[in-house]
Amino acid sequence: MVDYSVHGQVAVLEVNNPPVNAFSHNVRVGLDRSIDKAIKDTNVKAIVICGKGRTFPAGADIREFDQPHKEPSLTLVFEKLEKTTKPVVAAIHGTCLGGGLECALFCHYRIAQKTARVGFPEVQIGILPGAAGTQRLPRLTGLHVAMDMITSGRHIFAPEALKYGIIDEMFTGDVINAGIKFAKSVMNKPLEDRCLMNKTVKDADQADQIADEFMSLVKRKYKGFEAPIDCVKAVKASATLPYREGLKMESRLMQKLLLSGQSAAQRYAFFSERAVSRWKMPGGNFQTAKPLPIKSTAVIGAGTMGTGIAVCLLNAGYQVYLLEQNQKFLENGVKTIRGIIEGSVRLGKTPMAVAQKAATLLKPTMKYEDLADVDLVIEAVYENLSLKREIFSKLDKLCKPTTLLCSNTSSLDIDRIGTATKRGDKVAGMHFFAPAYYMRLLENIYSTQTSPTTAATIMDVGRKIGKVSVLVKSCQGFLANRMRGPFAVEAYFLLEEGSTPQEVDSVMENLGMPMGPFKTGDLSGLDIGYKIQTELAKSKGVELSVDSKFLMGERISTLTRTMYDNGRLGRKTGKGWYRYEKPGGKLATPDEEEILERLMYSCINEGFKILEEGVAATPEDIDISWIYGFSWPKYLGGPMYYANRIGLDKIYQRICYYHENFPYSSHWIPSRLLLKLSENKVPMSQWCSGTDSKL
Ligand SMILES: CC/C=C\CC(=O)SCCNC(=O)CCNC(=O)[C@H](O)C(C)(C)COP(=O)(O)OP(=O)(O)OC[C@H]1O[C@@H](n2cnc3c(N)ncnc32)[C@H](O)[C@@H]1OP(=O)(O)O
Repeated sequence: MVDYSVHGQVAVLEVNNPPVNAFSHNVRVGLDRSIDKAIKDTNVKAIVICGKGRTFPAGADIREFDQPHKEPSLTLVFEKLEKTTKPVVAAIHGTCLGGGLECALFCHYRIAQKTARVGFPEVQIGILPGAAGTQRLPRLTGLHVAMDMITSGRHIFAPEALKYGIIDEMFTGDVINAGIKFAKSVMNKPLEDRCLMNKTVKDADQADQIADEFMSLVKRKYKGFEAPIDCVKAVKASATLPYREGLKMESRLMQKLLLSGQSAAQRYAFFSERAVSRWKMPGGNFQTAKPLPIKSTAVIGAGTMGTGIAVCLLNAGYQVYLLEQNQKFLENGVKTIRGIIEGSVRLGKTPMAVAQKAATLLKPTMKYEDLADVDLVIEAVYENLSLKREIFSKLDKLCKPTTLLCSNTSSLDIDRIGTATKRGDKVAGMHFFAPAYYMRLLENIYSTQTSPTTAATIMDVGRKIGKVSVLVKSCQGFLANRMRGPFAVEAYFLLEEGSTPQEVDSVMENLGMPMGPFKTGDLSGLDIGYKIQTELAKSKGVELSVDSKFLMGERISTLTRTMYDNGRLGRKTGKGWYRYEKPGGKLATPDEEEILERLMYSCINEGFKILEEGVAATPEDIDISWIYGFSWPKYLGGPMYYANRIGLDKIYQRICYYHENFPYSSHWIPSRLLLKLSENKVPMSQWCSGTDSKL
């Protein structure tokens, strides 16, 4: 588990526990013995610790967290390193994470290959760096950097680690040779100053301020998660408590987190994320089927999904033909793609070099013929089976025989798309989630015809574009939307039964989802739900109307149809279940303006008709009736007075707008009196009581 060798006066302790050299119990025992051996050996003057194979130890063995603890603990082993009078060098390559980085922080020196990454990802499995990481990192980097690294769990590359002082030097070439060379250069230097436990935290005087800043950040960014909060507390303790007291605090918080249900759930998610890559389907699996090489790709449709998918492919270095039928749509699509990539560069998420390369890889086109030689096509037009079949049939005829043809459908039967071609084995679904450039999930779907090679290829593409890919069999809604179906439908039923979108969303958001079903619907576009429902009904030979309450004996809600008919498609139109600051905006607010207008302007219109017909003689009659009959607030003077304050012009225009949109509600037929008053800009003084109306 730890290979021990001596090179001249340097002992090399090479952790050998593939695949990631995790500190399992056997490794801890092996390392403990090897350290003792090196300390006892009088010929040994320096020690190098490194990892065999692909990486420096990537942390504690997460699988052991569910088992009873077995001594020695990591801290116990690591403390021997710091105490020895022989310099200890951590020679890092690959990923030096969690317990691995803690091990390095107990060493007197750290050197790393330029491509190596270091980090404390514990927060992502619901714990904290519990082998002194929260106390030692701040002593090297200061609180700010340590808080950032520990609460985010992000990995940093060696050059950044060098900047923060986490490593002392970068090296190229062989790890053991570099370690030995460095160890020889520090062999006789004093070690007192190299022991982190002797150091103080440089920005300790700002501990309160930095901790407050991170506490509010993590509460906002990782709402509902316990570990980031405890990470902030533990790191702060490095500055406010003596080293040993800080360790006790770290240990208490670690125990609490380990016992929490959150950590167990997050560890389950960690292994599940890896388990889904071990896919299987009739006729093959991840071991038997080999992916085809993919270089050139095409995306059909430059809408929200198509552009998002194109961004994923471009960022991963694939050539992308973006096809649209219409020049304006194509130009808009290219603009959107550039905007997304530029935004990501500004946020530091995409390196400039990647963005520059992406620009050269994008090939906008309106000609299907340009797709003849691509290796993979992803069609992302709207959800319409006939349209998709038409496109696939066309692609089948003009693409080279090896091209894989995939549909970014969220619900349509892949078999029925595949039968539009003569290459059903090369047809599959690749269902991206909106926004495609951001959401991690890729649902890959095989039909009865899809070959394991095609499945292997799209799973491989998914991995290369940074998605977590699952492979599922084609069925109505596949996995995600099939399960999401009852969730969404029940949300609509709740609305029909009296809940508001905000109420439903906040229940789910309080549970921990970043967005409730209605905000998510607005984000995806409400036309999608409507089209899926219509297509589904059609496939069953049923034509739905707004009045439909049942489909094949099942209760349904046609609320999305109502939203669609009213142009409330979600964020993209600036209004859906919520209102947004602009089309494409993100700030969801209940559409108070429309609520107010529809309730008040409709009855103000009725008020003018009442005046017009002489039912009431004056606007005061109406206003007083409201004040004393309906408790209308006196400070607003009554609805007719209120209308005058807003301006009869505006009221009239909005009433016309609603009349156009709701032609079947006669209360929106504009009052003739209102039209005359607004056209002639008659002040209220001339149409209220005691005046002789000239109209
Ligand atoms: C007192 C407590 C002190 C310290 C606490 C800790 O150290 S907690 C652990 C901190 N470390 C991590 O969280 C690292 C987790 N691992 C990763 O992020 C990645 O695995 C890594 C190292 C970046 C490598 O990624 P890569 O994509 O190359 O491989 P993959 O993720 O598929 O992993 C390969 C298999 O190794 C298993 N594995 C990875 N890390 C651990 C681990 N720390 N413990 C146990 N097993 C680990 C992983 O599950 C894969 O196996 P599989 O059978 O496919 O599930």
